[in-house]
Amino acid sequence: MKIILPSPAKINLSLWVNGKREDGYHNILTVFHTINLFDYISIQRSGHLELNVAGSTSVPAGGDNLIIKACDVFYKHTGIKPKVSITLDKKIPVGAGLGGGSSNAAVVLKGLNQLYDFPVDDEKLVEMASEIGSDVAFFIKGGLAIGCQRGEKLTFYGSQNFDILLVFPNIFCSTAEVYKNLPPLNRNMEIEDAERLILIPLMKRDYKTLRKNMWNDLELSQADCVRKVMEVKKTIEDSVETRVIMSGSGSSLFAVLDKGKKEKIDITPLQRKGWWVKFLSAI
Ligand SMILES: C[C@](O)(CO)[C@H](O)COP(=O)(O)OP(=O)(O)OC[C@H]1O[C@@H](n2ccc(N)nc2=O)[C@H](O)[C@@H]1O
Ligand SMILES: Nc1ncnc2c1ncn2[C@@H]1O[C@H](COP(=O)(O)OP(=O)(O)OP(=O)(O)O)[C@@H](O)[C@H]1O
Repeated sequence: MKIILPSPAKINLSLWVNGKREDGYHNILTVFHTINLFDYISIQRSGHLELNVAGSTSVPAGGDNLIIKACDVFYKHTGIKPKVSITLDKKIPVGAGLGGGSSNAAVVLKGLNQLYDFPVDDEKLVEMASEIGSDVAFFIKGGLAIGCQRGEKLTFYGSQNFDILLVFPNIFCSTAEVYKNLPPLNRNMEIEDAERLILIPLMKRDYKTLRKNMWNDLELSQADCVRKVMEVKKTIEDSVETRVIMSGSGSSLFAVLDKGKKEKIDITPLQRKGWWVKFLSAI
């Protein structure tokens, strides 16, 4: 039996850093939303575990791939050694702040659970996902969610539908590097603040207020890649005359668009720079 699963990307509508933790991670408050940009993952029973990657040369196919890490975590918690052949068709830009690898890991956990007749429930899947990375737990359910602690403690709010302009400027951002080069930050942002600033304007479709309130503390990082992204951000804002912010640890940048706005935006000046430019939607 072969299953083919879509693996969506995400954007961070906001991200505040509340402070550094003893374990070297940062306590953050972030608002996630999945978008209609997908990798495709096929999984079928086989004599042994193998992974083939198509569509990208910058994604490892061995033990460093988050898909293999997901298989290891599945075995650790269920005692079932996955004997599957997995093919990853990579479409999501890598190192782009879009959670591609995290999404793949979550989707493979769900796919293995389905192939092996559901040995664990969703709650256990979220726990297993949190062991793989800070963004992975979000992708077990997706849609609109607020994440706190490392980003793995989640509150889900269904999903909203809005248009975005997404630009990937072909800059690789290492998440660890971006966090390592942050200035000291000690905010006290709570879930209620994210609901007031982001979720309520979003649900009311008050995108003007939403754009005003959106924020990403990782734009303050002095990592080289972020300084380059900030130059790109200025170029995009001048070109499309609307607020743009970096997604996650970058390098992607996006704008939330009013309905009907995308028909009025000429993206050719941005495409001429060799950047990956797409009109997409939240899902
Ligand atoms: C930037 C975001 O993508 C926003 O959604 C996440 O915070 C990062 O999630 P992720 O890519 O799954 O990150 P992980 O693979 O868990 O961690 C990579 C590295 O980023 C840093 N890291 C990550 C998450 C976090 N809350 N604090 C951190 O300091 C740590 O140095 C960690 O070793
Ligand atoms: N299945 C995978 N897909 C993409 N990247 C992977 C995968 N497995 C491991 N990686 C590695 O993870 C790193 C970046 O992954 P990813 O594309 O998720 O970054 P990102 O979009 O910035 O994610 P995030 O928003 O969580 O920081 C790269 O170094 C990449 O080689």
